[in-house]
Amino acid sequence: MLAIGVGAISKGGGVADVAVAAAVVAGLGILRAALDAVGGRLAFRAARRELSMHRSAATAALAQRSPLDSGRPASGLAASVLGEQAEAVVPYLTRFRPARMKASVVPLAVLLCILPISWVAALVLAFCAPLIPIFMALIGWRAKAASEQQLAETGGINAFLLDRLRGLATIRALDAVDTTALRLRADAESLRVRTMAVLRIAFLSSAVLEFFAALGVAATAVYVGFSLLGSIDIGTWEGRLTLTQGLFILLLAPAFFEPLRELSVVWHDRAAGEAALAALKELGTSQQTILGGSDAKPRPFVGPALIEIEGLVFRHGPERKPVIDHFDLSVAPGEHVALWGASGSGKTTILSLIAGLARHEAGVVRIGGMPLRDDTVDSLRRRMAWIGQSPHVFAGSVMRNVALGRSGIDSDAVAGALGSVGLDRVFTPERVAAIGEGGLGLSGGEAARLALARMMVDEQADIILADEPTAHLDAQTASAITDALLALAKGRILIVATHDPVLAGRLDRIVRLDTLARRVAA
Ligand SMILES: Nc1ncnc2c1ncn2[C@@H]1O[C@H](COP(=O)(O)OP(=O)(O)OP(=O)(O)O)[C@@H](O)[C@H]1O
Repeated sequence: MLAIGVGAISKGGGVADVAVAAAVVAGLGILRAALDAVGGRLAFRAARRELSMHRSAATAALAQRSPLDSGRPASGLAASVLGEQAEAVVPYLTRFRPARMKASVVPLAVLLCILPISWVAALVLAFCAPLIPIFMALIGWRAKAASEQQLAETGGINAFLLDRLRGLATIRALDAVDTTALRLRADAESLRVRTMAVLRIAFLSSAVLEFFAALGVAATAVYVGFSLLGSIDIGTWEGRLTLTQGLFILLLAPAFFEPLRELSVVWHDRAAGEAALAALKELGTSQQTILGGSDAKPRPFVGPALIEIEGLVFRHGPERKPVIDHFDLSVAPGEHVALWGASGSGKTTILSLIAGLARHEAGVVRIGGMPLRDDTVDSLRRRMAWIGQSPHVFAGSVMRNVALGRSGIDSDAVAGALGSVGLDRVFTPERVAAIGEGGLGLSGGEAARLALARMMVDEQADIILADEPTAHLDAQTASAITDALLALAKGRILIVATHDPVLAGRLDRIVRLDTLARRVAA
């Protein structure tokens, strides 16, 4: 419309001719701005929705990874990928994807508008355009690799930092503060180098695009200029180029390169976004997953708790020797059993397999007559309670630490459980909110009692799996924990992995794990 307006002026047209063209240009400009604003908002909302979907899928997949999977990502790395790096997906979806679509449609449309007027102008633009994506793709490969290295470096430094912060007391005690600080400085320097590499590539891709875009517009302008001056009269389908046609081509030439320029501005979003999506996917990629999590409807578990294990085989990887090799065990309802064996004989592994925290290779685990499978494990797990070797104590109130968000557990139940394990003297009303991160402020024995209180409030559980509940405790505290555990386990199945002869001696039966054949000896 601008070209038509200017053409009309050059032919001595009146104000009315120019006014119509100006009004249409203004109207289209306003419409474009409004559509851009609405489109941007919609794209942002859709991108946030998609990011939430990716995050929850990655979190769910991460939760499905077995605790026996030694390839589980460090907590700091997982937190960094899920929290910080995943945000790179939003610019990728809101800026790069629309820009890529624009870059594949708009130049073609511009070319189709110019072609009927001048085939030479169309040819010049069509020649310059492919050079841009070719060079951008070449640079893009480097950008993606650099971006992935930067993400890995960020995740690594986060994991290192979190790990060392957790172990600060140990680092201080071993006088390793300087070494740790040096390593952190080296990591930070390496991250700086990788970030600069990504930025360098981003600047390079912009420079390449600007160069070819300027070349294309300049070549078109030279052709149009000489045509209008009458020095060139080829390139049109008929006659010579008019002022309106020449102006039309000149105004459209930058619009031809505009989407490609936009694409180059957001080019590094692609590298960061794709690297973040790959990192999210990687979080949940594991060979060792826990049972369950399938879409199958959980089958209710109604039978009496009776555990039968036949021919159980488990190994940590296809190339590794079995840790558990044809293991058999039968535990009657209400029976208390100690799993006894040398360190590394597979006690924790057996407890994990009973709880479905890893997939066994062969054999069967039946609980109440129901085989442990993906579709049964959820309801079977509801009847189990677990005390790990080092129960995690969360920073926060005792109430929340004991209830753990489970429904139907009120403060009376928590107070009752604390009383039963002898913690009511520790958690007086004045000390109630004093638990720090990782159980800071609690002794080892108090943390073990807290773990017992967590089980005690779960009345559904009639199978208790305990992994060395008295480890690292003095004889007196161990004896108190044993008393509390046995009182809690009355009438329920209790399977304890232990090295503690006093605890094992107080149970109904000791199952010895033969480290050579991994068979039950007694
Ligand atoms: N994630 C893992 N990846 C590879 N091997 C593992 C993994 N976890 C344990 N193992 C190996 O499996 C074997 C059994 O380990 P498990 O923890 O079950 O033994 P345990 O009898 O409970 O030992 P402890 O009494 O010292 O706790 C050990 O040889 C151990 O090295």
